Amino acid sequence: MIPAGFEYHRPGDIASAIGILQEHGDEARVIAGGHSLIPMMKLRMAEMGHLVDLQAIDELKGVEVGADTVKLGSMVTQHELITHDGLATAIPLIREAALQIADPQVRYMGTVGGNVANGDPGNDMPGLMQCLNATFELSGPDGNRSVAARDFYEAAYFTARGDEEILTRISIPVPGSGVRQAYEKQKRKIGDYATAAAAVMVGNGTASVAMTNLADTPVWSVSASSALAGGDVEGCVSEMLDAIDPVADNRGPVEFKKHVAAVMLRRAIDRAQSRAG
Ligand SMILES: Cc1cc2nc3c(=O)[nH]c(=O)nc-3n(C[C@H](O)[C@H](O)[C@H](O)COP(=O)(O)OP(=O)(O)OC[C@H]3O[C@@H](n4cnc5c(N)ncnc54)[C@H](O)[C@@H]3O)c2cc1C
Repeated sequence: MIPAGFEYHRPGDIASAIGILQEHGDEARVIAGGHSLIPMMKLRMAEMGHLVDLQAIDELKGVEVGADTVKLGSMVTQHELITHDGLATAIPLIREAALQIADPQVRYMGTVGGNVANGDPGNDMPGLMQCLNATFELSGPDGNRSVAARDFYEAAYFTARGDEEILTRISIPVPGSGVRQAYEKQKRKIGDYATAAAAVMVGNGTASVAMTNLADTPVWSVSASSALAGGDVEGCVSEMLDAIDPVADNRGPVEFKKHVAAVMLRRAIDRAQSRAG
């Protein structure tokens, strides 16, 4: 459980961090909160010669709550997502989902950027960001670009981010005032990753539904979302069950996971709809 040796870099701005990634290529990786990467390094499932720590880069920090858009710096911690009052008012779903991640110790260090950039299908934030129709802002040697969260995930641990790009910011449209939200997660024990989790927004004739840890990427389903927008809850559940593709593992066999997925989705829809709009 001791990682292989590496050289540690602590740049003070985004341009310098990208420069180090360019210089060392495959040998370099950025580190944010370290709560996914360090365990992988200790297990020798990830090994790199250069770690580029993003902690000293102020440009990557801060929560901005505007009338129409929320912007989260990639280095915002899960703890900050929970304790930021303006954010909790603008998009309560983010706080609700962040409270379901791991435990307070992990949440003090784990960042929103690390959670979405990692491409781990078990992470809660990717599905959440797809439900919210977030956009990921990336900076790399060729400049800046934006990728929709719904287009970002390609396979487990594979995303649209290039090796020399850094996720800098996440932009999220503020849902309309009549849009109600809920996050439901089933896990084996406190602090665990999801067996199945559902993020739901519904109201004003619109809906958006995404699920976590039921395929090798998060699953946002346009047909499940359309069914719910039209008031057809069972149609939404049925469309989502067609969209997910769980595999049997130590969280249970496929049929059990599909059952839990349907229960989580119905619960999230019920809870969202029962909230004042
Ligand atoms: C015991 C335990 C339980 C956990 N349970 C959950 C859970 O229930 N739900 C959940 O969602 N997560 C869970 N996690 C994971 C935790 O939330 C991680 O902190 C998070 O997923 C990764 O964030 P990080 O800042 O620690 O990223 P790091 O570990 O530093 O990095 C993760 C990966 O993302 C890359 N990366 C990080 N930041 C950037 C960036 N800005 N640009 C480009 N690439 C970047 C890194 O190179 C690395 O490959 C758990 C972790 C532990 C240790």
